[in-house]
Amino acid sequence: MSAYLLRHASLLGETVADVRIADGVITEIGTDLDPGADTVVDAEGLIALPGLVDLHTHLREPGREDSETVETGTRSAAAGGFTCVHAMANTDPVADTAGVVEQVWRLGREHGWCDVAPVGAVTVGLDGERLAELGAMADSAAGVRVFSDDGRCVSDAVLMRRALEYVKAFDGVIAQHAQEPRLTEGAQMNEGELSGRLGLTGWPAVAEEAIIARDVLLAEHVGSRLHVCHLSTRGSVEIVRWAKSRGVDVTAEVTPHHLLLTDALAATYDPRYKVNPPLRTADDVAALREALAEGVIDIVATDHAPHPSEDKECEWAAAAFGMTGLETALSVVQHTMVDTGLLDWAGVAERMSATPARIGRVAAHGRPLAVGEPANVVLYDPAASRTIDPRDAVSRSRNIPYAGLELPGRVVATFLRGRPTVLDGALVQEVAA
Ligand SMILES: NC(=O)N[C@@H](CC(=O)O)C(=O)O
Ligand SMILES: [Zn+2]
Ligand SMILES: [Zn+2]
Repeated sequence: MSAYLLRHASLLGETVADVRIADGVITEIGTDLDPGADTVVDAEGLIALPGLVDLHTHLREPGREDSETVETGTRSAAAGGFTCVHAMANTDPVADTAGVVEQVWRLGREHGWCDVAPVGAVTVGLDGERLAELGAMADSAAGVRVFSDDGRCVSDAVLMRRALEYVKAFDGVIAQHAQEPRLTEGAQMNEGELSGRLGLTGWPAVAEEAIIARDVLLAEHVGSRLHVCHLSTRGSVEIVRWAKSRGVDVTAEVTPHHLLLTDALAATYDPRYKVNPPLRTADDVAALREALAEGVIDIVATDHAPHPSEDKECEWAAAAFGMTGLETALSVVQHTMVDTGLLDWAGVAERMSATPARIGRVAAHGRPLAVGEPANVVLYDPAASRTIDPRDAVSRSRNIPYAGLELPGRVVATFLRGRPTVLDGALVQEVAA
């Protein structure tokens, strides 16, 4: 394996140094290092961050390879600076057995442009009726630690309680898609004045908040670890803040799109803006940004949800929920959090690498940029900018909500255990091992 010298990189946007990468690890950090035979990467003006970790990616394999595969989804992830993604369980078949999670894990090992940590379903077939074989998935080669019925809510309180209790034995976490099903029947967008005007059935904030309130109380009652997926309202922030103040072991994520976009976009009736949970109000967006800066919301997770054009290029009510996000996550976070002064790059590294790695228990990721650590590193140019064109997508799907928007930043290089997956801003073709 070749060795690399990243010259004049700005580590977490703080100190400028040279970083030597060899044999999969960071071997040296210093000034004016001798390149010797190493490949020199000019990192002048670039920020070096630990490889990003996504706790919430839909890779769609097995079953929906027309929208994404482990190979195309992880390629998209590498292009976005990620070195590890958690693959959600709502595949076909559902990842609810040791066999399916091992299949996804193996696909990641064989075709992954980044590490793939499979998420296991909480209930059989995501049907919300019987607990899946959580222990068998944890004990499998995939070593599952995150369990989620994402796409659906574990709405039965008894099942949720049992799941929370059960995963304690192997240090697991339940990642809840908080959506009270009865309150959201037929829901199409955020419930508010605009949904009434557009004639689309509303998805009220309370449908999310009621489940989060219930779940933090359950997690407290049984002393378990809870993670809240794609938090989207000011009220949800207040509930998580309250739970944390009581010492409940709860973490929460926000997506890039909920940090940037609002429900006003539904007025276009363009299904690119249809997502679950729905885009909310400008006031919610402000609350989410503040909560992420404060640490009430722990992490950014993409909820990358690729869909083929036939499921998106149709009328709003018939379209699938979801948008892609891996390739633009860091740019949207720069735009909404860094350029606004809410967060520095060290804060970004914590929220997009160290903390998601800790929640998902992926030990080789989210490590500090330090000698002896695995060389999972991204080099990012914050001064670059680009106009988003869905035709440039690395993902197999093009349901990106930022078409035509100018976003800052560019991933210049991504290293996965010392091997570049991206160099000079382009994917390294022969990388997938
Ligand atoms: N976010 C979405 O709108 N869609 C996700 C499911 C989910 O994350 O709930 C999907 O699988 O397409
Ligand atoms: Zn979800
Ligand atoms: Zn999701």
